Amino acid sequence: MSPELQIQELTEKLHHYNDRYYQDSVSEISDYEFDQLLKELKTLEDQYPEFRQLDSPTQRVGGTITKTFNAVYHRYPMLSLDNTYNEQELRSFDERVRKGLDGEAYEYICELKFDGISLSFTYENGSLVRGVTRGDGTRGDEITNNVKTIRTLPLRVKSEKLPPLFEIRGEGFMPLSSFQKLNEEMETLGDNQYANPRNAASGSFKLQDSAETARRGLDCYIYSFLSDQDFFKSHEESLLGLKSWGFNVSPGWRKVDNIDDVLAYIHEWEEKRMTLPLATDGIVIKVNSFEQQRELGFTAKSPRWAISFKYKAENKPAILRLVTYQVGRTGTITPVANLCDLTERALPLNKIVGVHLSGTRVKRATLHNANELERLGIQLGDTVFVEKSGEIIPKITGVDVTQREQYPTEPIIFPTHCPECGSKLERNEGEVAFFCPNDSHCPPQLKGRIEHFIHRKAMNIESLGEGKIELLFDLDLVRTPADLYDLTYDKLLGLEKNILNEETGKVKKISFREKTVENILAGIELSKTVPFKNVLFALGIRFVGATVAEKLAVYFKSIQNLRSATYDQLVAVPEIGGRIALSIESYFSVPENKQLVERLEKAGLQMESDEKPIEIESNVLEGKTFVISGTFENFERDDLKDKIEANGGRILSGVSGKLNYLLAGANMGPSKLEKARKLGVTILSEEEFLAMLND
Ligand SMILES: NC(=O)c1ccc[n+]([C@@H]2O[C@H](COP(=O)([O-])OP(=O)(O)OC[C@H]3O[C@@H](n4cnc5c(N)ncnc54)[C@H](O)[C@@H]3O)[C@@H](O)[C@H]2O)c1
Ligand SMILES: [Zn+2]
Repeated sequence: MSPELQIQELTEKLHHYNDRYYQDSVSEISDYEFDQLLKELKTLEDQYPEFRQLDSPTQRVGGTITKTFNAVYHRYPMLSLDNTYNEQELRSFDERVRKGLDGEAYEYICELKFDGISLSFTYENGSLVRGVTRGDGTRGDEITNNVKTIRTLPLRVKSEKLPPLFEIRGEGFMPLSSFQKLNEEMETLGDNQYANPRNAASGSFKLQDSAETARRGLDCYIYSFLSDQDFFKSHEESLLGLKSWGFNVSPGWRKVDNIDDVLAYIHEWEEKRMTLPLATDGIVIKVNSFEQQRELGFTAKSPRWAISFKYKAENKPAILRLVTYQVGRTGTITPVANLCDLTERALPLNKIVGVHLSGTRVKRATLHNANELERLGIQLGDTVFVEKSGEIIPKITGVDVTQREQYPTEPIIFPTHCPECGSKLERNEGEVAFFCPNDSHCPPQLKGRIEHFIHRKAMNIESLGEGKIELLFDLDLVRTPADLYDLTYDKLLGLEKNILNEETGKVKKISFREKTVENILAGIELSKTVPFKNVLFALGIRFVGATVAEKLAVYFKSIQNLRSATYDQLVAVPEIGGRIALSIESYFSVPENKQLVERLEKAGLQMESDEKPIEIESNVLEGKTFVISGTFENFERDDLKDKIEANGGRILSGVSGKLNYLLAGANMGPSKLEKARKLGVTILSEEEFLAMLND
C-alpha cells in the first residue's frame, strides 16, 4: 500500500475509534492498540508530511462538543498528553527535556493519572462561575450546574492573595464504589450499564438533569492552576497552594530530580494503584518549574514538558476449560474461552471460576473466530495466556504447549449449526467469521435489530436499553422494531423479569414502574420526529451505514422513491456502488421487510427528507482550492466547507504546492501556517474570505 493510502486509512480508522470513544463511550479496541495505531500514523506523517490529512488525529485533541450544552471557548487551550508504555521512550523524553533546557538543572513532579474526564473551572473574585469539559480542546461544553454537585469542589475560595480571575483544572471521576452502585441500579432498571468508571464519569457529567448527576456521587482531583499573572513559580508550589485553599489535590504526588526516581515511582504504583478508590491508568510526569515549562513549550496537541506513562495490560496463564459460542446481533458466531486458575484443574469442566486479573475475576475471553482458534493452535485443557486491559473484553494471547505432556488436551470442534436457532452456519468467501443466515427468526439477531434501531445515530430512543429490550422480547411484546409503536401504558406497567448476571451469579429483578413506563413511551413518541436519514439507517439494511443512509436520503428524498428505485438508478447515486445497490434491492424484496416499513410509515415515522443537496449560491470560487484550519467566529467547520462548495470552490485534504488558499482561523497549528508560507500559498483570514464571497 502506498504511504498516502496508508495515512488515509489510519486517519479514518482513528477517527472512527475516537468517535466511538468520545461520543458513544465505547472502546472497540484497547487504549494500547489505539495508541500504537496513533504512533504508526505519526511516524508515517513525519516521513511524508505532504500526505498528512487536514484533520489528522495526531494534530488535535480527540474529543468534541455536544449540541446539548452551551459551547464555550477555553481561555487557555485544553490539550492532551503525549504518552508512552515503555521505559526507553521515557528516557528519550528525559533526553529531550535535558536538551530543551540547555543543561539547566530540573525536577519532575510525578502524579497518578486518574481515569476520568478533564474539567476546567473558572473562579471570579473567589467564586466558582463556570465548569467546562475539554471538548475539542478549544471549546468545551459548559456544565457548571453539574460540576457544582462535586462535594469536594469549593464554590467559594477565601484567600487575600488570590488573583481576581483564575482557572483550575482537574480530572472528574466516578469513585469505584459509586460506579458499582450505579451499575447495579442500571441493571435493575434494565438500562445499559457503563463499561468502566471513565465512561460512567463522562456520561454522568453530561446529564441534563443535575439532580441525577448529584445522586451519582462524582468527584474530582485538581492538578493545575492557571492565571494571567505569574502566581506560582512551580507546579509543586501550585499543588501546595491549591491544597491550602481547600481544593481536592490527590496526596500521591512526589517531587523527584532524575528519571531513575521517576521509574521508581512508576514501579511503586504499578500494584499499589489497584488499592485506590478510583481507576487510574498510569502516571503523569511534569517538569516542575513554570519557567522551564515555558521554555519547552507545546506541540499542536500536547505540552513538551509533560508525558504520561501508561501501564500495560496484565497478562497471566490460565486453563481453557470450555469453549462456548455466542451469536451476535448480526448473526456472527464468536467462540468464547471459559477459564479458570492453574490451581483449579481438578474442578468439574462446567465449573467456571475464572482467573484473577487486573483487580477483577475474568471468566471468559473472546477467541474472535475460527481462524483465530487455528492461529493460536489451542485445545481444550490447554494452558493459555489471558490479557485484560481496562474495559476491553479479555483476550487470549498465546498458549504454553509444553504443558500438554503433563496435562492432556482435546481438539476444539467448531459447531456446524447455530447454537441459538439450529440453522446451518455459513461463511462468506474471504471473510473469517461464520454466521447464522437465519436473520428473520434467530433470537439474538432479532434483538440485535431492535438494539440497532434505537441507537443514538438511528432512532435515538434513550429510554430503552438492552435489558428492557430483552424483557420486551422475551415476553413476546416486541419482536420487530415496528412493535415498539404498538406499546401502551397498560401493556407495559408492572412487567417483570429476573435477569441472571452470569459474571456474579446474582439474580436481579427488572420491573417497569410508572416513571419507567412514561419515559419509555415518551422516548418512542419522540423518535417519530427523527429525520428520514436516521430512519433509513435504523432499518439496518446491510451496507447502509449512517453516511450511506444520509446520501440516499438526500438523493431519493423518500422511502417511496428508494423502494421503487431500480439497480441502475441506485448505482447512479454518487458513491453508491453495486454491493450497496444489490443489498437495498434485496432488502425491499423480502415480504417481512416490506411489511415492517409499511407499519413504521403508519406509525408516523419520518419517511420523507427535507434535506437539500448543497444549493449552488454562486461560482465566485470556481476553480479555487481551499484548506481550512483552526476555529472561526461565524462558521462551524462543516458550514464553512458547505459554503465553499456552494460557491464553486473545492476543499483539499492537505497543504501542498497545488493549493490556492489556506483559510486560517484561530488556534491553528503553527506548522501548517509555516508550510503554507514556504510553498507560497495565500493565507486568508475569515474576514478576507467573507470579502471574497461578496466580490
Ligand atoms: N480505545 C479506544 O478506542 C480509544 C479511542 C480514543 C482514545 N483512546 C484513549 O484515550 C487517549 C486519548 O485521550 P486523551 O487525549 O484524554 O489523553 P490521555 O487520557 O491519555 O491523557 C490526557 C488526559 O489525562 C488526564 N489526566 C489524568 N490525570 C492527570 C494528571 N495528574 N495530570 C494531568 N492530566 C491528567 C487529563 O484529563 C488529560 O486531559 C488515547 O491515547 C487512548 O489511550 C482510546
Ligand atoms: Zn441462529
